[in-house]
Amino acid sequence: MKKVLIVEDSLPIVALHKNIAIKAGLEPVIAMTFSEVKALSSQFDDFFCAIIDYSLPDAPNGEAIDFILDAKVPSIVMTGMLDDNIREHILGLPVIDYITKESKQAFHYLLSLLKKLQTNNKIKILVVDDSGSARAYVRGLLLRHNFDVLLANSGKSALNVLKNNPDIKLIITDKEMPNMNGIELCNEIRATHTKDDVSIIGISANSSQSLTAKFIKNGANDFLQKPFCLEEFYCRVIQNIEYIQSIDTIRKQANTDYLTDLANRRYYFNSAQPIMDSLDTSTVAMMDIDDFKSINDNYGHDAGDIVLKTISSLIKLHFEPKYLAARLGGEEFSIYFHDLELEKAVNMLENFRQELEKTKINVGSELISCTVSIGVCQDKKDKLDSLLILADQKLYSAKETGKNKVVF
Ligand SMILES: Nc1nc2c(ncn2[C@@H]2O[C@H](COP(=O)(O)OP(=O)(O)OP(=O)(O)O)[C@@H](O)[C@H]2O)c(=O)[nH]1
Repeated sequence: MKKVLIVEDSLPIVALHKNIAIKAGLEPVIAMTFSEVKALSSQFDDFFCAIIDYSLPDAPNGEAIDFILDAKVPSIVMTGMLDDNIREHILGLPVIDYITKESKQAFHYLLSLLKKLQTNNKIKILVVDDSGSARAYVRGLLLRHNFDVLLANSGKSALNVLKNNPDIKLIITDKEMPNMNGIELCNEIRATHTKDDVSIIGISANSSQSLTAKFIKNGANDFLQKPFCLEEFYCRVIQNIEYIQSIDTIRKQANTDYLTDLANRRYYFNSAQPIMDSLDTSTVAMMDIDDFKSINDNYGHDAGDIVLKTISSLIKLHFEPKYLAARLGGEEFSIYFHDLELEKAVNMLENFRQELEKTKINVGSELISCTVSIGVCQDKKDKLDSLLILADQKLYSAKETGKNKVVF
């Protein structure tokens, strides 16, 4: 478990912070005075981050912050004071964030920040600017929040980086750049990526009021005027990332079967049909669990669910990510093999069938085994529906002739 250093002199707030740290999956270590902070300095390398109260009895003017930042521990500053000068001073330091203990909301924000700091390294952000120092500055700000930062010094290079990193979630682009400016870059990006795929924040030192609208009309999600306030920068970055993540979650929920995490029928049809349209022949398999009703009847519905999940995990292991597998509904699955000869698909399915037959599934009260029947066919049909009907006929024949077999 990663450790978080909590520097706070108020007992009720220490309790609150401890709770928040644990909720965020971190191990809290407490220092209630500057002396205690100093005593912990030999352990500073072990801390993932620190939450520091601005004012302590033996360090009333933020001395603990400077001490901890000097040791390069990423730090979040919490304060009860709303003094603008202090705020400006702290924001000038390389802190992760500055939170005023004004309301309950501040503690919700802290929890969310601690959680994000542990996962932001999986989020790619591309910074586009022709000025090396401007790129380095924005990169430094994003690294404080642990983001995975990519850089591009021109619009053309940005498009290349995006092509090689389709999982980029946010692009922060300067407006004034030679050859392709930030607005032109937005247009180029939007030709291939929607506002729901990747978020764009435009930045410019130009104070023209129409620039915000221009950026947004050309596909940007947001705009920042240089020089920007750090708090606003982080708020906008976080908000834009959260937007893309919400869309990703909604998409995943709409495309995935809740119980098994396999693709659902809708995603299967939407994804396989366009591939099928581009191919002369396709191979498809229909799979159905044998005597599944008796598993439910003998061991209960929960046991049936465990069997469905186990079979789905095995399907993923054998066929994904190369081929498309889905739970079409109930105890029925399908696999779409693009570009694979019938014989090879049958071999893969036969291997799967044999492994499942040998697998012991723990359904709580005991270990059980189960089998599947599979129908597979290769044809030149235009519609996936028609191909599935043919595979279903083979499946029917597998059921009629004893089950636990692949028929093609
Ligand atoms: N536990 C569980 N059972 C489900 C789910 N969806 C469908 N079923 C059950 O799947 C069973 C399907 O039964 P049948 O259509 O009679 O098929 P079968 O018993 O597998 O018989 P054969 O196909 O002939 O081998 C029914 O008992 C359904 O209630 C589910 O999500 N969870």
